Amino acid sequence: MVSESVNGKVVCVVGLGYVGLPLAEAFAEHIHTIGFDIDQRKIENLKNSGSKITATSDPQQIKNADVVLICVPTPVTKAKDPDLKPVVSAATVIGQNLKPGAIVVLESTVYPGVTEEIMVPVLEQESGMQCGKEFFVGYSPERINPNDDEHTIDKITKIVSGMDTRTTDTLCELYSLVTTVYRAPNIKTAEAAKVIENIQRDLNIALMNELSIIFSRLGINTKDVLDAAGTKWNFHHYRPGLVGGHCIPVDPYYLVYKAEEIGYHPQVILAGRAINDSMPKHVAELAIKGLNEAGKVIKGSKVLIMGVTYKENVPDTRESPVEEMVKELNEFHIDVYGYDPLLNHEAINRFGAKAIERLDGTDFKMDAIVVNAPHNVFKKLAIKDILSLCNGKPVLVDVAGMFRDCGDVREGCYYRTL
Ligand SMILES: NC(=O)c1ccc[n+]([C@@H]2O[C@H](COP(=O)([O-])OP(=O)(O)OC[C@H]3O[C@@H](n4cnc5c(N)ncnc54)[C@H](O)[C@@H]3O)[C@@H](O)[C@H]2O)c1
Ligand SMILES: CC(=O)N[C@@H]1[C@@H](OP(=O)(O)OP(=O)(O)OC[C@H]2O[C@@H](n3ccc(=O)[nH]c3=O)[C@H](O)[C@@H]2O)O[C@H](CO)[C@@H](O)[C@@H]1O
Repeated sequence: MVSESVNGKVVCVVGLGYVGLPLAEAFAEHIHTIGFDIDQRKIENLKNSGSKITATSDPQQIKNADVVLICVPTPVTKAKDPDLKPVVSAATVIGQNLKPGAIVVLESTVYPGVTEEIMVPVLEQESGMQCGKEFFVGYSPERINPNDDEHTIDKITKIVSGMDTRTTDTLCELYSLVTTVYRAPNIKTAEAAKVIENIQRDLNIALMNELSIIFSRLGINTKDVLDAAGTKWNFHHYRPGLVGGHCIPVDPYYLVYKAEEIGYHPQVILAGRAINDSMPKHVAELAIKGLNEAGKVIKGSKVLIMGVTYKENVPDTRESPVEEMVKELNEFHIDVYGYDPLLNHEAINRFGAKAIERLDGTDFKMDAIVVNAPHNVFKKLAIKDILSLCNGKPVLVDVAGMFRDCGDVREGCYYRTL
C-alpha cells in the first residue's frame, strides 16, 4: 500500500550497480522508478530486459524525480584517500536537473559530513536553489551483500535519515515500501553507522589474521582454536583471510581521513588495516617457503592460484588480494597462473596471472598451488586430483582451509592454511 506522502511520487536511482540496480528493481514494483547511469551498456541491457525500471542515460530525465537516490562508487585513491569524484559528478548532474521540492538521498558509503558538506554545496551551486527551502537531502546507506540470497534488500533493516523531520518522515515512508526502516536521529549519525559497520568487520578479521600468524608459529591449528573458542555464547565468529572487495578494505580509510582532518590519528583502525593489507604478501611467502621446503628452485617455478575473486562465489575482482599476491610472487621470478571458473581470462590476466581454462588444461605440472577464494565449485574436487597437478612434493596453501580435513593433505604434501 503506497502511503499518501509517496503516492504518485517518482524515484530516480543514480548509479545502477551492485547497490543501485536491486534497489531500483525493488522500488519499481511499487512506484514509477527511473534508473539513471552513465554506462550506456547498462542502460541498453536494462531496456532490453523487460524491467519495470525506466532506464536512461539522459540526465534531463532526472527532472521528473521527486526523490533521487545516489548509489555511485566511493573508492579510495592509491594514497588511500577518499575519492569522491563519482559523488561530486553525480551531484553536479543532479543539481543541473533538480526538480523544485525534490529530495536527494546519498546512499554511497562515506565519512560523516559528506552529504551536508560536500554534496549539498554542489547541488545548491548547480541548481541555484537553496537546500532546506527549495530542495532537501537525506542519507541512507546500503547493506546488501553480493551473492547473499539471505540478506536481500527486503530482509535487511535500512538506516534512513533526513535533514529535517518532514524529510525524514517522507523518506521513511518511501523506504518502507521496500524494506524495514531504522530512523536515525540525523544524517551524520547515519553516515557514521554505515562506515563503522565495515570498520568493525575489518578489525575483527585483522585480529583473526594476527592470531593465525601467532598460532602457526606455535604449531597450533587456528581453526581448531576458533572452533573451541566459538563454543562461548558471545564469541564473535570471524575467520583469518585476505580482505578484499570494494567495501571492507576501503571504508576504514574514509573515517581515517575524517579523523585526521580533525586532528586525531586513529591507531586501532589503521593497525587493523596494516595487518590485513600485509596478508597477501604473507600468503605468497607461505607458498615460497613451501617451494623451498619441497626442494624446488623458486626462480622460474610455476604457482597456480585457484579462486581469483575477492571472496568465494562472487564473480567480483574489485580489490582482490590476488593482485598483491601476484606482485609478491613475481618479485621472486615465479610464473603465476590463475584458474577461476567464475571469471573470464581477461579478468584473470589483468592481475598478471596467466589464465588457464581447466585445471588439467596445461601440458606441464605446477610447483605449488594457492587456493584463494574457496568457491563452492572447488568443493567437488578431490584433494588427490588437486595434488596431482603438482610435480614432485606437492605444495598447497589453502587460505580458507577448505581442504584442511582431507587426510591425504597431510601425507607427503607441504600444506599450509591461515
Ligand atoms: N556492492 C556492495 O556490496 C555494497 C554494499 C553496500 C554499500 N555499497 C556502497 O554503495 C556504493 C555503490 O557501490 P556499488 O557496488 O553499487 O558500485 P558499482 O561500481 O557496482 O556501481 C556503481 C554504478 O554507478 C555508475 N556511476 C558511476 N559514476 C556515476 C555518475 N556520476 N552518474 C551516474 N552513474 C554513475 C557506474 O556506471 C555503475 O553502474 C559504494 O559507496 C559502495 O561502498 C556497496
Ligand atoms: C559493503 C557493504 O556494505 N556490504 C559488505 C559486504 O561485504 P563484502 O561483500 O565485502 O563481504 P565480506 O563478507 O565482508 O568479505 C570482505 C572480505 O573479507 C574476507 N573475510 C570475510 C569474513 C571473515 O571472517 N574473514 C575474511 O577474511 C572475505 O573473504 C572478503 O575478501 O557484506 C558484508 C557481510 O554482510 C557486510 O558486512 C559488508 O558491509
